[in-house]
Formats: sequence, structure tokens, C-alpha cells
Amino acid sequence: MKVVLVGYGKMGKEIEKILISRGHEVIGKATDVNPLNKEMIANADAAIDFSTPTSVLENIDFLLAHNIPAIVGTTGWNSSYDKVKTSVDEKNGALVHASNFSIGVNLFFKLNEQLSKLMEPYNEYTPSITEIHHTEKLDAPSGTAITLANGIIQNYSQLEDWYCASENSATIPQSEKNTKKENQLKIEAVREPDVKGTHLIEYKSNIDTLSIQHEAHNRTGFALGAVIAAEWIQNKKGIFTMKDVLQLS
Ligand SMILES: NC(=O)C1=CN([C@@H]2O[C@H](COP(=O)(O)OP(=O)(O)OC[C@H]3O[C@@H](n4cnc5c(N)ncnc54)[C@H](OP(=O)(O)O)[C@@H]3O)[C@@H](O)[C@H]2O)C=CC1
Ligand SMILES: O=C(O)C1=N[C@H](C(=O)O)C[C@H](O)C1
Repeated sequence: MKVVLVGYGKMGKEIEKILISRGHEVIGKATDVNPLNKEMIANADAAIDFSTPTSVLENIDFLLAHNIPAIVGTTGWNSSYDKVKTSVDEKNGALVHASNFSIGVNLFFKLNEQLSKLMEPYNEYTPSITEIHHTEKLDAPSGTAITLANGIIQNYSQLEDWYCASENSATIPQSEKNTKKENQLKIEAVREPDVKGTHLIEYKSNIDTLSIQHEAHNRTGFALGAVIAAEWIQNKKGIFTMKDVLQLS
């Protein structure tokens, strides 16, 4: 495949290595100073976007307008999902999005849903999520934590939504939902230097705590998953997630 990288930061560079190791070619690199343009995408089989929450929607629009299959790993645009889905449908486009492209986290998503079904009848246990990431991360809570929260909320009749809390809130960008209300699941966002991505789910009672955790040791899993998604979407139309790519539905 001939691939355009949209965003050439920590993830873009990691994805480039995986693309080359699997025999693909990087034909363009869009960044803040050199954004997507027509010349860059000429002859592209796919574009892989790991950019920023503020640029991703414009990038998606551009790729759909030019009929380029898009793999979107950028987080922080959940509230625009319906608009993007409508655009993909109207333009008969192709897009795979995921808050986390790693195979391990997608298995963890399934485990989280199954565990929440098991725990729901036991009111003495209170579920909560902690996510830990590097200090350069622009969004909080992480997209992965939001997916995990939704996986729990859908199985808990008494939970209506999530909220984001942080002990070191000075380092965390303002969340759109950082005030606790009734019946909300707590997501604690922690920022520490160089952490690639850790997600911890706990069910606490006065007697004990049950927990499951996923810890990324490096960014290889995210990058490999995104490249597998780009290979998978060739000749397909529609909006998909990594669940579809891995047939985990
Ligand atoms: N879904 C998943 O599995 C994962 C998702 N992510 C998400 O991916 C995103 C990127 O993460 P990361 O690589 O760590 O971030 P970085 O800050 O390291 O890189 C961001 C890149 O985006 C570029 N950029 C900024 N504006 C534009 C624009 N208008 N057009 C194209 N590129 C632009 C930056 O350009 P410049 O170099 O000029 O500043 C930079 O190269 C984040 O949203 C993160 O949450 C991260 C890991 C896994
Ligand atoms: O910004 C990151 O680094 C990561 N972002 C994704 C998220 O917001 O969930 C995925 C991963 O945890 C790394």
C-alpha cells in the first residue's frame, strides 16, 4: 500500500516503522506546519491519522472529500462522532476509528464488558477507572478510558454517565465533564513522564478490591493495529472500529 501519515509525532514515527517492515510505502507526512494537500494524497491507498483533537475533524473531511480510506487513531473527538458517521455515509467513504488500536486493549475491552456484567448485581462494589499517560497528552480522560467507561455503564442500570477527576489537575487539560453528578462512574486521569498508556479498572468494597489492568510497554501495539486496519479496509466502504477488524463483536 501507498500510505499518507497524518501526524508525524510519537505515533506517526512508530507507524512508519511498521509500514516499512510490512512492505508498504509512506508517500506523504502531514504535520501542523505542512497540512494535508491534494498532491500529498495523489495515489494514496490509505491515510493514517494520529494528529491532534483540534485538527482531526478537518483531516477526516479532507480525506472523505478525496475518497481516501482513513484510519483514525486520534482521540478527543467523541462528541462529533454522529457528524462524522453521517459524512462517511453520505460520501460513501471508508473509515476505521478506535480509541485504542492495540490487540491487547481490544481484548481488554471485551474482558471489561464481561466483568461488568458479572459485578453489576453486587451493589457493595463500586467500579472506577484510572488512566495514566505521559505529560504531553492533550486530552483527558483518555479515549480508551471513555470506551472502558461506556463498556461498564451499558451493563449498570444505576450508572448514567462518567466524570473525570484528577489529583494532579494542574497538569490536566480541562475535561468537558469534570464535575461529579449522581450515578456517575469515576475516571481518574493521571499524568506522569513517559508513561505509554496504563488503564486500571477497580471494583472496591469495604471488604476487598477486584481489579484488572492493561499496561502498554511501548507504542508498537497501537501502531501495528493501525497498519492492520489500513490493510483490512482496502476495497471496503463504511465506518468501522477495531472490533470489526479483529472480528471481536
Ligand atoms: N487510538 C490509538 O491506539 C492511539 C491514539 N493516540 C492518539 O493519537 C494522537 C497523536 O498522538 P501522538 O503521536 O502521541 O502525538 P504527538 O503530539 O507526538 O504528534 C501529533 C502530530 O500531529 C501533528 N499535527 C498537528 N496539527 C496537524 C494538522 N493540522 N495536520 C496534520 N498533522 C498535524 C503534529 O505536527 P507537528 O509535528 O508539526 O507538531 C504532530 O506531528 C493523540 O490524539 C493520541 O491520543 C495515541 C496512541 C494510540
Ligand atoms: O495519547 C496517547 O499516548 C494514547 N492515547 C490513546 C487514548 O487516549 O486512549 C491510546 C493510548 O492509551 C495512548
